[in-house]
Amino acid sequence: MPTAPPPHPKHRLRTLLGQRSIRLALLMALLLGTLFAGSAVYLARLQTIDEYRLIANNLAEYAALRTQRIREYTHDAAITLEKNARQRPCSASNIALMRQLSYGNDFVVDMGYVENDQLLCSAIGRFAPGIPVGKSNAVSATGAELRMQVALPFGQGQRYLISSFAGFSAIMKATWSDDVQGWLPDSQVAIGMYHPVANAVLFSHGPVRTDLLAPHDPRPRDAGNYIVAQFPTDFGYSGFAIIPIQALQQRWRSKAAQAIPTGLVIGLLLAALVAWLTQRQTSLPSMIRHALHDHEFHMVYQPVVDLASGQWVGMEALMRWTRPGGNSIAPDIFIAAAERSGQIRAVTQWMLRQVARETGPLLRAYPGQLHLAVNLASDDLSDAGFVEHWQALLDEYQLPATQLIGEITERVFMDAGQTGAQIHALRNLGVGIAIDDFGTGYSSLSYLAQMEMDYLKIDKIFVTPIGTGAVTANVVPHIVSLAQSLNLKMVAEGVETPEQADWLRQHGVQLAQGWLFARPMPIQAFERQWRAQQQARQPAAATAGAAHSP
Ligand SMILES: Nc1nc2c(ncn2[C@@H]2O[C@H](COP(=O)(O)O[C@H]3[C@@H](O)[C@H](n4cnc5c(=O)[nH]c(N)nc54)O[C@@H]3COP(=O)(O)O)[C@@H](O)[C@H]2O)c(=O)[nH]1
Repeated sequence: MPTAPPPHPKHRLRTLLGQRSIRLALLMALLLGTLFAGSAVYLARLQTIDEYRLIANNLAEYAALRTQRIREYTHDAAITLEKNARQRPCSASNIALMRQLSYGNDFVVDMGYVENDQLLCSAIGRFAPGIPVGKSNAVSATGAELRMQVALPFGQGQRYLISSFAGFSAIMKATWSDDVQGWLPDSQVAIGMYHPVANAVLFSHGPVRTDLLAPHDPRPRDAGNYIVAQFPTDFGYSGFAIIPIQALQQRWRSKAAQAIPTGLVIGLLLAALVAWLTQRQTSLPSMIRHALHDHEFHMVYQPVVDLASGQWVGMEALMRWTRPGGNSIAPDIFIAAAERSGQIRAVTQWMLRQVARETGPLLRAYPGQLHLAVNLASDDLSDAGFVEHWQALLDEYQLPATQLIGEITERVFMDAGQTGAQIHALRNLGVGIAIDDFGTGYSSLSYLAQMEMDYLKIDKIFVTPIGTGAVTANVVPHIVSLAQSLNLKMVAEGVETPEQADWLRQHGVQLAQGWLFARPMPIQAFERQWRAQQQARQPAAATAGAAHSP
């Protein structure tokens, strides 16, 4: 009979599931957290490099545009000087114009006139002899000459770029001044203008690695520990920017520092999700669903003994669940879980079919001598199709309904209207009804009187104290007299000692089950012992009745 569920197995199972989920969640949190934090650092680095590739590209473009502007200015200035010269390039008026053209300009430091590789005059005045400026490094298609890295006496160690058109020249510092600095994300970044034919740098700012520059490669690229971008112009030079990866480290580290906590939080959330899903997967309702599908349940049968004769007269079908690993889950736990999760109907349906298949031959062979009791839950009886299903099963397995007993618990009384009708219908089929775990639930005498019943099962908690002097032992006589007054047959449960059996017999209890007589066993064992008993009692009849071989 359903006694109060023993706490230990349930507790053990919950603890087992709980610990497993917690361990799994912690492991997942650690793994996912590390994975996300690692990915966050890695992504922060990639993102920073990508960002800096774009910055490099923009800087290279800026260098090209700036040079374009210089080029246009110096070309126009040279034309102006040429027009004004009237065969006298170093005339006073031209020198004055040179002064005017170089004054206030942020990149041209001086204007002058070059002939035979000598600077003959500039905004400063005439030079006699002229200042040598060296051979031109490159000549453009339009005839513009370029002299790079030129040292001039008034330059105080500076190097200059001289761009000349028809000798009229713009003199510029080869290093870009500090105004560029404001544009750069780091002091390690180099920016400038590259002349691919001369393989030389025209202007630059920052530490330039000329070996990293290629003649024409407009794509930003990674060259060892540098990001290099070049922006080609239609006049053949290219603006460039070189960013050492080292310069990014500070930035991506701070990005990673922001990303790590986010990564950890996401990792933890994912771990919680995984743990929740795992918990769901390993939850009892989910396990029961799989157990039904994978045939993990089986039935055992506990003999019901006639106390007067000591003979077996019936059996109670009890369900067992052995998990694939060999662990068992106690019926108190999985039946309660199936009831809570609304799976009890499916469990009962499985149980009824299994029981009909296993016990059908024996019941048919011993009509009127052997009964079978099955446990029903309150949900089963509130299922409108339950009695029809039962009838169909009886027909399919040709089971005599009169040999069957449905054990219902006191909880069924909670919905007396619906269940009363079902109980009535079952009794009409010939099925006997027993009230199980009597005295442990919500029994009310008025319900008991209303319900159509045949048996009352005295729960183990009232049987155990018999003969011990415990106060609860005094309850049994009352249950017995109640059952007698309602004309119910009694089955005592959990009989473990001969003293209990004697007391029950002497007080008019007709039937009993318990370890004193036999523990629940598989149908084959039950049938073997049953036949042996029959043989001992009526050898001839038993031979005739041995219709079912295990
Ligand atoms: N709805 C369904 N409920 C079922 C089904 N199968 C079992 N159950 C219910 O689970 C509860 C526990 O059952 P179980 O662990 O099988 O325990 C039964 C007996 O094995 C046990 N028993 C019998 N004799 C003794 C004894 O001498 N000592 C002792 N300590 N235990 C004994 O008692 C339980 C009897 O069950 P019941 O008669 O049903 O009360 C229990 O509530 C079952 O009802 C199922 O298929 N469907």
